[in-house]
Amino acid sequence: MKEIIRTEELTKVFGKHYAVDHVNLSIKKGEIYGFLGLNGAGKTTTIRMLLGMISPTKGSSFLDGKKVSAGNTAIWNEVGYMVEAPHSYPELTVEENLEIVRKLRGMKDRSAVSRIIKMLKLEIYTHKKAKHLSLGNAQRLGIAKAMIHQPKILILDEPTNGLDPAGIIEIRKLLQDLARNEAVTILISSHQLDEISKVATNIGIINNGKLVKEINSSQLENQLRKTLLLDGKRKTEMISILTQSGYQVTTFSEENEDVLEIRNMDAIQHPDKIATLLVEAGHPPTLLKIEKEDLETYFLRIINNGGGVK
Ligand SMILES: Nc1ncnc2c1ncn2[C@@H]1O[C@H](COP(=O)(O)OP(=O)(O)OP(=O)(O)O)[C@@H](O)[C@H]1O
Repeated sequence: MKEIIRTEELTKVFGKHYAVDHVNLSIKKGEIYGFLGLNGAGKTTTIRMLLGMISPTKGSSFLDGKKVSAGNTAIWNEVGYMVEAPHSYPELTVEENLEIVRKLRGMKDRSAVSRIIKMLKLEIYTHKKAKHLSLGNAQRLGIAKAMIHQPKILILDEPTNGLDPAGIIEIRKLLQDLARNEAVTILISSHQLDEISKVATNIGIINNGKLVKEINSSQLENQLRKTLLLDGKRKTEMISILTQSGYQVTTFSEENEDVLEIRNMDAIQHPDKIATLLVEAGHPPTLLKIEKEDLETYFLRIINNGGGVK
């Protein structure tokens, strides 16, 4: 599949601080790339460089094979973007704001405005001034402005900020439809893995300016750590029986109560073996459950490990 977004050793240093540190991205046609990081991780700075809004200290970016640089305007008809808060003219209506973008983009087709209003479900706000829009609808207007010219590349910085759950689902469907049916390549930044994992085909995690992990979202499930939690009346005896059988047991505090935890794959795949072992030794478990790490815990673990999955 053709590579549409590429960065090579992309780096931005502010003073002595590496906001973006030698980042290599390779995003293929029709992918939805979730660019994930905590506040200050370097997402917006990367996106600004990708869009040629600021120049890199080192490295370069390419959009559809063309190098991004201040003088290279050839690519802009192919790219739609929304970076940080969507700014619109507050005194102008939704329609007027979009009409300005249409003209600035030199688009002749006047129906583009009504088409995008419909697509983003902004019809009832057509004549409403931008300053009177809710945060979520202002965000929709921002996305509409980014997409009015039907770009082949869409770069959105935290596009679901301020949207309610129904709005988030709508935007998710819209992005999926664009990627699947129109082969639009989408880069979308976020700080929420659970949300991004629902829409992205690929995920890159950035921390302290470094790309610490890249994962295909279908592999994500397998990366989540599973543990077997156990409880019983005589924990010390249980630990000794399990340890003698080769299991590594640790104590784990859950809701102020200590429970036992086993991470061995054998125990996770066959919890019945553990139950039998303990019952036969006269210490039946009162709790035996497999717990799967949630996405946010996984995200924080990756960040704290600097990318290596342990
Ligand atoms: N113009 C600037 N001058 C100095 N430091 C900057 C500048 N822009 C960004 N930074 C710093 O670079 C780092 C990365 O910031 P960036 O805005 O890219 O992070 P982010 O991942 O987009 O975070 P957020 O989710 O909060 O928007 C931060 O430490 C930030 O303070």
